[in-house]
Amino acid sequence: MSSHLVDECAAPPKNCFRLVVLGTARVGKTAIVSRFLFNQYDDQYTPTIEDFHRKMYRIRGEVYRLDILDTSGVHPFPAMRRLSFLTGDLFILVYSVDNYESYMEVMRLREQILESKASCKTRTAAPPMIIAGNKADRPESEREVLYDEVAKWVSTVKKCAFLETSAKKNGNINELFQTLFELAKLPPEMSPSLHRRVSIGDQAWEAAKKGISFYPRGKQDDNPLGVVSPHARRPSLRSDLIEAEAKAEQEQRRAEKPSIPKISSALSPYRSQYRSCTWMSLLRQAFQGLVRPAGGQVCRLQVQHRCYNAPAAGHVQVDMNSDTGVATVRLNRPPVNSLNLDVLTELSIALEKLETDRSCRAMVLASAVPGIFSAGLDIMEMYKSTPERCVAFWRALQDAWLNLYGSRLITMAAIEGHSPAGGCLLAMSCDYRVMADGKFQIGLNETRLGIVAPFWFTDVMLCTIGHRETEKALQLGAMYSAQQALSIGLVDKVVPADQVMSTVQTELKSWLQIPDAARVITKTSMRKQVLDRLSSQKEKDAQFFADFILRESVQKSLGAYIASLQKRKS
Ligand SMILES: CC/C=C\CCC/C=C/C(=O)SCCNC(=O)CCNC(=O)[C@H](O)C(C)(C)COP(=O)(O)OP(=O)(O)OC[C@H]1O[C@@H](n2cnc3c(N)ncnc32)[C@H](O)[C@@H]1OP(=O)(O)O
Repeated sequence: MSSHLVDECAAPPKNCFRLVVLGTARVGKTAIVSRFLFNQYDDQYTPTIEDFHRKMYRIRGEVYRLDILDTSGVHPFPAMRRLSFLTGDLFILVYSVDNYESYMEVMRLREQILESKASCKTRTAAPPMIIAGNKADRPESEREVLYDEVAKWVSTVKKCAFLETSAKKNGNINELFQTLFELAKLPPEMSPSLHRRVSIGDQAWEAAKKGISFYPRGKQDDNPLGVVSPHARRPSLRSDLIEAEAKAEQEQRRAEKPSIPKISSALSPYRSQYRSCTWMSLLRQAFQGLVRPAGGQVCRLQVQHRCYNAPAAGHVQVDMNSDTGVATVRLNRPPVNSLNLDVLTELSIALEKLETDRSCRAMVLASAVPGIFSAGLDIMEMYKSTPERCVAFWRALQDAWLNLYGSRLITMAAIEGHSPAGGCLLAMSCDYRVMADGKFQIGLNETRLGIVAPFWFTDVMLCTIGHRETEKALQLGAMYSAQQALSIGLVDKVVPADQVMSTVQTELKSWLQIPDAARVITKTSMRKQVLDRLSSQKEKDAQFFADFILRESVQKSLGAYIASLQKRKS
């Protein structure tokens, strides 16, 4: 029987839910999911990158769908993690009772989920969550997290419950899900003990799939049923869009806010640029091939080796040449490739995917928009925004930059157009820069906008052109022609515009001759200090950005700068 048929038994959008399981590595997230789905426990530890499961239910005549995202406990994939926050309807946050740090991470995760949800103006309510203190079977002498401490904390937070569990001994696993489903107002029968587990060939399930009647003729079987899809894969982008749209419409109706613009136009990034709906385009990115089915019940993340091209609406196009091991990443957000939350998230994901692709050795960062590399950060993300949105935006920038600057790949910037501010940062963060000769300019011009280049922008420039030039460049907000940039070492080569790409390819040949391991160790040791400086204070930096950018005086400067851009145009 073809396994995809399980999906033909479609659940209406209102009955589709995504459960996200989060927590640090080795706390037992996968073990909990495995107990829930298959009542199995595997003593072997295999780190998870991201697993996707689907369980379908037939309960009181209705079909329900539960998608489960079992996330990575380590954080080399921050964009994927943030997307899991945004797309989750309900959450299990897991810590291990013998590891206090893992409990601290649970508290941080809860905050981050709430902040992510708050940054999406269409979804502000706290999602249902349950905290699982796993490995409760461990001897008391190994315990680092006291039950009472967690219970006390959880009693102060909204829509949150807490249980200690043991995936190994099957302790409280059923109760964990039951409590969560109760909190989320989902049918209690979704809990393992309250439905009959069936397989796809089951007669009752087959009947349901055909849509005629769930009950085999002549037999009254009203037991709730649950079936795990053996080859579950993330839904297509299109079906997710449709589903999320339907769900949001429903939420909106429930909230009875008729003054809000029609949700269908507001939600679709294909049809509207409505700002409050960025979460929808983040959702879209979440399904651009992040996870591919790998057979069996578990879908380990696999990386496509040939082409990562995003759909037409994607802001970041990736072409992977498997023969050469060189990927070309093109920014594609006309008119000027300004970097908003969506672009930065897409860029992060693209970089994360390439990073994990063993066949990829080098990456060329370029633009799909003629005459522009990138106009830097989208000024509209910084103007008249909210603190939550500012923090989310800044985190996305931090992640994209950490991925690029810290990449193991050979990275080359093909600068075929203007490259101010954030555009210059991206270019400087590559290992080598080739710029088109002519009218185009590059530089960190922040002071001209009445803003200050953050310390990590400054660090990168210092590493590129040295202290004296950086001091001048930053104070003046200097924009350099290609030739000037070459003379101060801001770019490595200047060629006619139509030769930028071929020059990059030629240069790459010599870089590719160097053994990767030696080159990567060298690169990492050179960049570590700068990377660590931001990594160690990401949250503080994000908060500082939000506070600074929303100051009245800074907003006034930004407003004047936007007006000057418009005036210059007219
Ligand atoms: C504690 C730390 C605090 C703060 C740190 C913040 C760090 C900030 C980093 C940044 O990156 S800030 C962004 C700086 N970028 C700029 O100053 C670039 C401004 N743009 C230009 O100079 C030009 O647009 C150009 C890039 C040279 C391209 O010129 P061109 O003539 O080709 O296009 P035009 O000017 O007509 O622009 C088309 C269109 O795009 C809008 N635009 C341009 N840049 C941006 C931008 N960065 N963000 C948002 N929108 C931008 C421009 O207004 C036009 O819009 P319109 O068609 O609606 O008029």
